[in-house]
Order: sequence, then C-alpha cells, then structure tokens
Amino acid sequence: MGNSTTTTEPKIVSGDCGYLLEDVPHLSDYIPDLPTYPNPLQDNTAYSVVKQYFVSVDDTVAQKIVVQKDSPRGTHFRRAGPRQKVYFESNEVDACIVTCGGLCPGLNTVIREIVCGLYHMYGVTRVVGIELGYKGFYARNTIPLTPKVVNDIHKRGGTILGASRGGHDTSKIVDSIQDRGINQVYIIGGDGTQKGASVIFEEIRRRGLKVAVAGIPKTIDNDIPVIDKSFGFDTAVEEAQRAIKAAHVESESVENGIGLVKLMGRHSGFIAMYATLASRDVDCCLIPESPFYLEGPGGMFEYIEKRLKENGHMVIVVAEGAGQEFLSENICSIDKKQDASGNKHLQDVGFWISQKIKDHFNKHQKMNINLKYIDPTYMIRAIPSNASDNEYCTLLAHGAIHGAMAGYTGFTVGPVNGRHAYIPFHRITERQNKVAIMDRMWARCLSSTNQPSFFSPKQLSEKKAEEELGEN
Ligand SMILES: Nc1ncnc2c1ncn2[C@@H]1O[C@H](COP(=O)(O)OP(=O)(O)O)[C@@H](O)[C@H]1O
Ligand SMILES: O=P(O)(O)OC[C@H]1O[C@](O)(COP(=O)(O)O)[C@@H](O)[C@@H]1O
Ligand SMILES: [Mg+2]
Repeated sequence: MGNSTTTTEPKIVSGDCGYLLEDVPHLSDYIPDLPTYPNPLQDNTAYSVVKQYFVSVDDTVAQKIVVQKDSPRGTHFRRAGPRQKVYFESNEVDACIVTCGGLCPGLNTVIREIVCGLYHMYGVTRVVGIELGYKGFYARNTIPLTPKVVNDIHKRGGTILGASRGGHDTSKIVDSIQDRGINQVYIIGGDGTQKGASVIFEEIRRRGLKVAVAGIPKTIDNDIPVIDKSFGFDTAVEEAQRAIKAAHVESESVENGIGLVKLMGRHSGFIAMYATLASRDVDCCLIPESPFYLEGPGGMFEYIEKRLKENGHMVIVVAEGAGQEFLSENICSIDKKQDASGNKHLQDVGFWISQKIKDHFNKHQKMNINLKYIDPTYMIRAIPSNASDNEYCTLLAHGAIHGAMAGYTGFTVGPVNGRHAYIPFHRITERQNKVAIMDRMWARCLSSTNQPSFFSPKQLSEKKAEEELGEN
C-alpha cells in the first residue's frame, strides 16, 4: 500500500466544566482564504419553510448522556446538518461514491440518497460511482449517477456499484481522484474502509487538494464504535428471524429436536444477541465475546440434555465468530489464511458444534437427538433494507452531503445518542464495538434463553475488570 506517513493531529477543543469537542478536519485548516457561498437550500421551496433549518456552527452532540450532578460534561462531536455557508458552489462539485467491504442491506439506499440529495438540495449534477470498491478508482471506469439512474435501486439488495476487499493503494486512489477532478468523495464501508478513507484523507491534505472526504459507516456486524447502530443491522436481525423460526418448527416437530442456526458476526455477537432476544424461541445463544465449553458440569452438553428432557426440543443460535478457539485447536487443516483485506477466515463453528453434539449423544447413547443445522449466512445481508433502515440511510446520506458541502472532511457521519454527528476517523477505527457481556442487554439475553453463563464467579470478576479497563 502506498500510504502517506503523516497523520493529522486530533482537533480537540476544551470548554467549561470538562467539556471536550473532538472536532473533525475542515478544508480551511490547510487551504487558506477559501471563499464561502450562501447555502442554496435557503431558496429551496421544500426546505425554506423549516423554522430553523440550518444547524448552528456551535452545535455539538454529547457522547455520554447519562450523567450525574457533578459529572464533567465530557466528549462531544460536531452536530451534522446543513450550514448557512457552504464551501462549494453547486456547479463546482464533482462527487464520487464508492462502496467497499462486505454487503449490507441499505447500500443502494445510501447511494440513491447521496445522488438525489446532492442533486435536489444542492443542485449538484456531476456524481459518479466507482465500481467494485477501492481498486475501482484506478482499475475501472466510473459510472455516471443521476436521480433517474438511481431512482429504483433502494428496492434491490447489494450495491449497484459492486464492492470488494483489498486493493487499497492510497497513491493510486488519490492520483485518480486528482486526475478525474473529483472534489467530494463519499466512502461507504466498515472499519477497514474507514481506515482506508482516513489515509486517503491524509494524502489529499498532504497534497493540499480542495477535496472533501466523507465516510458513511456500513456493516451488518454492528461493530463500529461511537455510533448508535449501523444501517442494515435491523434488516439483518429481522431476516434472521426466518431462519430461527424454521429451526424452531423443525425442532419441535420431532423427538428431541435441536435446531441450530449460525448467524454472521465475525468479532461481535450483536446479530445473534438481538435475533435471539427478538425471537424468544431461542434456548442458547453463543457469541464471540462470551466463551463457552461443551463437556462437564455447567457445559453445553449438560444444558442440552436438561433442556431436551424438560421441553423435548431446543433452538441454538451461534454467531460465526464464537468458539473459534476450539476450532483452531481441534481441526488439523487450520486455514489460517486471510481475505484480501487482512480479515481472518473463520472456521464453520455451526458445522463443528453440530458434529460435537451428535457425537456426544451418539457415543453416550444418552438419547436419540435429531439435529437440523441452518446456515442462512449471506441471506441476511443480501436483501434490500427495511423501512426503518431506509429512513436511517437517508439521514446518513444527507448528513454526509451537508458536511462535505460545508467544507468538513476526514469524518464519518453517524447517530450518537439519536443525533447525527461528524466523528473523526480515528474514533471510528481505533477499536471495534463488541457486546459488553457485563451489560444489561446480554443479561436480558441470558435471562430470555435461561442458558448457563459458562463463567465461574472468579472468571466473572476478571471479565468485569477487563471490560471496565476497556471503557476507560
Ligand atoms: N488498514 C487499512 N488501511 C487502508 N485500507 C484498508 C485497511 N483495512 C482495510 N482497508 C481497505 O478497506 C476495504 C474494505 O475493508 P474490509 O475489511 O474488507 O471491509 P469493511 O470496510 O467492511 O470492514 C478494502 O478495500 C481494504 O483494502
Ligand atoms: O463477504 P465475505 O468476504 O464472505 O465476508 C463475510 C463477512 O462479512 C461480514 O458480513 C461483515 O463484514 P464487513 O462489515 O467487515 O464487510 C461478516 O459478518 C462476515 O464474517
Ligand atoms: Mg470489517
């Protein structure tokens, strides 16, 4: 990768009573005397009726909203939204959109809303799509995008632009941006993509280009920190219900039936946890954050036997990243390979656990079990987004457009406690969001399934200390 070496210092502004603003870069930070223009939205018939449409330049969004009387005011992010003054004239803008990483419901909606938002709100007519992710910048032609071209795309799953892993070459990408005269870059993708966007921004700044770089966070795993939730997540959880329902029907229709469903979630078990909570038919949910074991007292086998004796059937949901430590130990042909982006390939925990359960009950001839393994992996992410995700995607797209037009750059847009904000890239990429197993949500999940926690009291207190350390 041809990455630049310098990185922009975080822009931290402090105020009274422990107030901190973690601000995002602005084009005027490195280009002096940039002209500004009145925001064309003020003459837009749809928007000019709103009483206070423009966001005050001083508005910020608090990261922590549960506070006590003496708490410091804490970290804030710049509020997203349209500004009175913009740094681009409408006919000056040449925008591009790229989608990277794995698929996620709502990608097409975000693309549609960026194109239509730029066109209808700011009168921008030149928008192109970059094909097949980052490498498309230097290996493919662009696709012209107009409101007409994108009109119906939100009804389709996937991304009309295509996506890819790997292929991030910073110099080649920025050369292509420069050669094509692009001055607004909209980058839709997960943690890897946002890391890539951050280095693109650094290189653009180093070259002193008037190019705004806006990131829109995407991943069905919901593992992006700071933001409330990533788009497509709700749709994926909803779709997962169909697999869980099937597992339930199959298991309750036979003697000692076990329905096992594997759901996506590489490092975080959000999909599995929320799908379990939503369904109420699940008896055990296994996620990467919470270790489990099979044999012996308090283990999975003991629980399965108990549950089958009590209820005659059971449903298990397992996140794909759960129990990987057993698989690398036990499977001799360990596939250590990574994908093109450097993400480790995972072993099939669903298949492994199915075999283990079958072997255990066959070997000990304890009971004749009837196990059905359902793996809906790609089905939950290759679908169009549901209504609430569509609405969410629109707000993300608009937030990104308003930010870029206002001259902000090097930011990811997303809701923080329900208010959309501009978040510096490093805050999004420095860690992954994980299910906190000491939090109430995981406790709710455990209480809905009634499964064992698989922790001894000593392990529990160690885990608590670990999570507290991670929060600070
Ligand atoms: N550390 C990094 N620096 C620059 N580019 C990266 C980095 N990590 C990933 N990328 C690029 O981001 C794109 C998407 O990353 P990937 O991990 O596959 O998906 P996601 O963005 O959904 O996490 C790929 O093209 C990859 O090359
Ligand atoms: O698309 P691939 O390469 O098969 O990867 C599958 C992975 O993509 C995901 O759906 C999401 O990953 P990203 O958000 O990082 O793209 C994971 O849940 C899953 O492990
Ligand atoms: Mg990722």
